[in-house]
Amino acid sequence: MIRINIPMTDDIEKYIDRVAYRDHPALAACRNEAQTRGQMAMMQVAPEQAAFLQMLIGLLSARRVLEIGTFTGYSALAMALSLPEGGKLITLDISEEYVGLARTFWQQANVADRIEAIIGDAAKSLDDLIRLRGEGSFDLIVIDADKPGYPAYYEKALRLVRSGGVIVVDDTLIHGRVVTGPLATDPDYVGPATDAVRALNEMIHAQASVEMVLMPWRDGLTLVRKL
Ligand SMILES: C[S@@+](CC[C@H](N)C(=O)[O-])C[C@H]1O[C@@H](n2cnc3c(N)ncnc32)[C@H](O)[C@@H]1O
Repeated sequence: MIRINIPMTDDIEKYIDRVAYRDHPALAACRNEAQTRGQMAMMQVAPEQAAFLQMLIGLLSARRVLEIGTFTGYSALAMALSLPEGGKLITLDISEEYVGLARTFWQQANVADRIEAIIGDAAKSLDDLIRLRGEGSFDLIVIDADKPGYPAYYEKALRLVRSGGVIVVDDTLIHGRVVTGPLATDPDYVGPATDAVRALNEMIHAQASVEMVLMPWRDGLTLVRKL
């Protein structure tokens, strides 16, 4: 098969940064802070993916958004900026430290009142949400946390999202490891992460109750629409 493969260069990256999305000072500040953490900056979704999440909120007329994996609050901030009046975003993370930092950016952008952060293991927080809020209570759910948890997070998210609502799953290619398997040079956590994401990709692909597409965008972004 003939494919168009554009190798990503610094110049193309700069071009994307100039014309692919519209920035916000608080989003830029949040990205800059993550850069001071070296490799951990990779945990944030890419700026144009954040813009895509913002567009999804508009397309779905989403008012109730759930995120699994806050880190320093970048994707949560982007989505909160796009929520309509009265809209709410709940974000789940296990780290009190990250969420504390995230709050400073949410406050800077005046959206802290639209965001509720729940600290704890996401599997338990999701069970609590199913019990307290009920099934079908979110328009949009973004999964971007520890990869071994993905299959369980997805199953719970599928209960929490409404019919016609969307689940976004980030990092569904694991740098191509879903095909090659972990390399000898990879750290230990890559093996379980790869197994979990592969299992989830197969599960979603086989599921007749959803419409799905895995977009080979950055590290892979899967969109699932509950029918
Ligand atoms: C990839 S980062 C999230 C990035 C964020 N969505 C963004 O774009 O800025 C993953 C987050 O998942 C959190 N995490 C890891 N294990 C978790 C667990 N068991 N429950 C909840 N959060 C967890 C980590 O603390 C980390 O902040």
